[in-house]
Amino acid sequence: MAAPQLATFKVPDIANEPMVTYAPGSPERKALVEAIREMEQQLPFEVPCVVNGKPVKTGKLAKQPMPWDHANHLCTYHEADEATVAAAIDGALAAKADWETLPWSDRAAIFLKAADLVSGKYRYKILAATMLGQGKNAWQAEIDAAAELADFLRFGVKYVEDLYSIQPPRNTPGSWNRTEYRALEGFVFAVSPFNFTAIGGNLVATPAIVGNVSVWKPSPAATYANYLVFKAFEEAGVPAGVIQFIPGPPVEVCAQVIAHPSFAALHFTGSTFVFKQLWKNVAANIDTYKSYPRLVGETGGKNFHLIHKSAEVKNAVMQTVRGAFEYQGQKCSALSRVYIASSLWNGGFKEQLLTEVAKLKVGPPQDFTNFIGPVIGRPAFDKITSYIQKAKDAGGEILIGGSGDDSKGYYVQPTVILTKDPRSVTMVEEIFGPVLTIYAYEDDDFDKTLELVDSTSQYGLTGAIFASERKALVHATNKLRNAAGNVYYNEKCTGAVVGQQPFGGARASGTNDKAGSMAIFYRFVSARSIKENFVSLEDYSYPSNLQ
Ligand SMILES: NC(=O)c1ccc[n+]([C@@H]2O[C@H](COP(=O)([O-])OP(=O)(O)OC[C@H]3O[C@@H](n4cnc5c(N)ncnc54)[C@H](O)[C@@H]3O)[C@@H](O)[C@H]2O)c1
Ligand SMILES: N[C@@H](CCC=O)C(=O)O
Repeated sequence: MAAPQLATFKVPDIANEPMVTYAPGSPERKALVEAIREMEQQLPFEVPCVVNGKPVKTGKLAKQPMPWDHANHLCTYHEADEATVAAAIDGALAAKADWETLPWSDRAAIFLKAADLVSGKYRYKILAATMLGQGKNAWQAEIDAAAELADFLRFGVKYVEDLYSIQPPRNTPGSWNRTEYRALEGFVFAVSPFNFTAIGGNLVATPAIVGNVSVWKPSPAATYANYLVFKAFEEAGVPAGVIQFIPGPPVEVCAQVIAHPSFAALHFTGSTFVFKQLWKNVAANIDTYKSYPRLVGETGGKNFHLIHKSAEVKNAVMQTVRGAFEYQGQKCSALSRVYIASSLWNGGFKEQLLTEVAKLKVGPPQDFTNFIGPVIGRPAFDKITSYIQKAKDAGGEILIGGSGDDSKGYYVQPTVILTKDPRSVTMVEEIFGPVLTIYAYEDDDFDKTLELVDSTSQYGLTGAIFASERKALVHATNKLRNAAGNVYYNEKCTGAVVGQQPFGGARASGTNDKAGSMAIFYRFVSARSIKENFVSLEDYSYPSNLQ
């Protein structure tokens, strides 16, 4: 029998996790350096699958190499085999009834505690794993693995409190209407990307906060950091079986999980290609399922800066450098195409941009002075350098960068390409690396350029408009209504903050369910309307039936 609920509890006030700076001499820098040193001494780690709270060592081993030192690996992990995947699903379904009937305040408390663990006890360890394993520098690791993850959890709890309080506005006399936000019938399948440790945590926490159970397949390239997040969730009190951790061969694991009759939702973040593939798998299995599965996916982008002739040059330059090159351009939101008024391009923007890009220091993440680290792995390195070649072949002018060095780590120099063809390949396709293509338009062609921005790529994730003329901002905003799910004015197109800019794009960029907002929780509940009658019926007939 569920515990009695003897009050309407309110969750504590929520604020964004304060971000520390890691400036030289700061205590946080010292703590992080120490955590990295310890991790380097102890690696490689061994990561099991975790099913029903128990480690499962399948003996089928895979490695997570370190992108800045690819001869060595951060961890060896046990890949889930068919029996492990089946046990994970069965165990999750068995854990469901207790989890969804746990009083809401207890579920909330578990995730508030998880937030404190990831931003406290586990902070530097998870940051160190994100730096060594995914090649982020200290600041990029901080805004992801500490701040965004804690924010997802705390704001998630607050949004669900608000969601649960949304009740039917009317009751006819003698009755009471209620809405209950049931967890989905079945289990949720979370498939997470390499580039944000926080996203892995959020893909399982969001459904769990509203009472779902999930099976989590992390990215092979983020296994260790995501395992630490999983451990923090366990320590916070997420019961065994509620989140099953099953790294494994992506195609096989996904095919098996998606074919299960109790598959109730996919919570995916990654490339557009893979999301579409999984969607097709779901469609092929549609007759198998008990319910129509919810498909929630945030995917690729081809994000833009549109710089109007009235923009302030220095700000646009600095925002462009950050937007394009932070985390080596490996954010879904990363800037990769710039449309700039010729008068600004020739009037200082070009020189300032190239001067700043030339200063960007490239190297391993443990050296805090490096702005740019390695790209995630061999396929990424090959893909990015081949795009640079394609741009050259198409007549693009490499203004700076253009080379790579994969001898020890996978380094690509920050690259700026000038194109005369606004529909050339690097203006169109997602590259996911430190490569920026510029198209300078005639100042008077602003309208034509808006049309180009809108129609050049299949994506609709992020974009920024730089202008000091309000009329230009308003006009561009209207014309580009569907070109980006997150739009910024005079600010780079990356860096959305939970609780401030709910995140997600449409078109080929995803289902736009807005991670970090109340909206996403609707996708993981199936509401039940309850009407209770207080007044007994004396006669079935209506006045209209009377003679
Ligand atoms: N829109 C967003 O919020 C957002 C956020 C982060 C990343 N992304 C996108 O993610 C991509 C980068 O991440 P990634 O390289 O990890 O993406 P990815 O698509 O290669 O991998 C994502 C997940 O899918 C799995 N996977 C890969 N191939 C698969 C297959 N054939 N079948 C089944 N599963 C498969 C991976 O193991 C991983 O867990 C970029 O396209 C980026 O734009 C989007
Ligand atoms: N939400 C992050 C991007 C996440 C995708 O990789 C941003 O806004 O920069």
